[in-house]
Amino acid sequence: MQLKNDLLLRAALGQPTERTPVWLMRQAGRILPEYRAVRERLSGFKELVETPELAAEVTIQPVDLLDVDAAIIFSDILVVPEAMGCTYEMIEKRGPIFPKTVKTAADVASMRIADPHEHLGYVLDAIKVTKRELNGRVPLIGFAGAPWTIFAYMVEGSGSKTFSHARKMLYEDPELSHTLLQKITATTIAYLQAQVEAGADLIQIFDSWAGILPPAHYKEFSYRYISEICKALPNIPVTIFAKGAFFAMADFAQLDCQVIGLDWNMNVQETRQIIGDNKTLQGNLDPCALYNDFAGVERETKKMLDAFGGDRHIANLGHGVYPDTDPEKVKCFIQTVKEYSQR
Ligand SMILES: Cc1c2[nH]c(c1CCC(=O)O)Cc1[nH]c(c(CCC(=O)O)c1C)Cc1[nH]c(c(CCC(=O)O)c1C)Cc1[nH]c(c(C)c1CCC(=O)O)C2
Repeated sequence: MQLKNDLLLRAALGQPTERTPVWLMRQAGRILPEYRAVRERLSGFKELVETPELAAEVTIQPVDLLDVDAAIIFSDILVVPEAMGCTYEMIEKRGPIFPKTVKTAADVASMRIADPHEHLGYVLDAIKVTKRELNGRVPLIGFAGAPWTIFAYMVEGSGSKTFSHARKMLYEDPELSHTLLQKITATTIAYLQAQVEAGADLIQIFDSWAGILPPAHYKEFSYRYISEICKALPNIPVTIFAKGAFFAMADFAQLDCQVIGLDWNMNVQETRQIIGDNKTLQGNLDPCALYNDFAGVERETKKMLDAFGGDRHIANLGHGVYPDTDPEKVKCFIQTVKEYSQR
């Protein structure tokens, strides 16, 4: 199926574009009243994630309502640990909890390398339904968590400011840590390849907890597995978004990937220098900039666009949009990118 709007893919591959493409991390979600209406009819978050027709509906909402240049499949990075045998619960207003965590060698041994068709078929079905319903309007982004971020949740058992249990395991038992990371990596590679077969047009890897590791640990326990994943996806554009990993950018320049995501702490010019001209950069407006009045949103968005300078840029926030953001401000951000970046 020929895409009617392929700006995202051309920008990812470094081909010329008429303007800068724009989408938002977490665009499908609580900022939209239409999302909350679907969600309220259901038993919870998981029912939405696990019902392909509903997941497709909320995936497409931001395309209809916000006019973004890409859809991202509505799911969660935590479906991967669940497929491996570590189930999660999503607690309203608190976040994810894992009733059973991974602590011992026996726990690690009990985790399976999941077959995506057997254990994550609902995501693959959601991708197929979404592709059919999008009918080529915009590309569909597939995603997964980076192995380190998934490891952090499996060992910690919930979100955390420090993930100190997970980080402790890297010091106490590096070998066992690698065994678990290898299983997560194998599952993730098969899962992402299956997403591509199901119709995903670009893949994004979220390393949300990159920034809490010391650089040497990051290289040993996160970067090498991200690098393996990139090598396993040779025929599709890949974006690596590693929050807080400014110290790893020289390594990221060497990855077999097309796009690097920047959070709002990162200096755009410095990062461009380190990454070089062979990759596209994505980001990086502070999500809090959308709490400005409309004139402020426009001003901050233009400043951000000026910093990237147009070429090889995909406009986005520096992390997911905050749930209490006014959707009209999100639209203002999107329209400003579209008008101001016209070439
Ligand atoms: C760390 C992480 C998670 N999930 C994800 C990450 C990586 C990105 C990041 O760093 O933010 C990824 C994710 N989660 C969700 C998406 C949907 C697609 C999109 O970007 O629009 C994506 C890409 C839906 C979701 N995932 C979650 C929601 C909110 C739950 C709800 O709607 O009831 C949504 C829309 C829940 C979730 N899921 C997770 C947490 C910590 C939470 C609770 C915090 C929160 O509520 O925002 C884990």
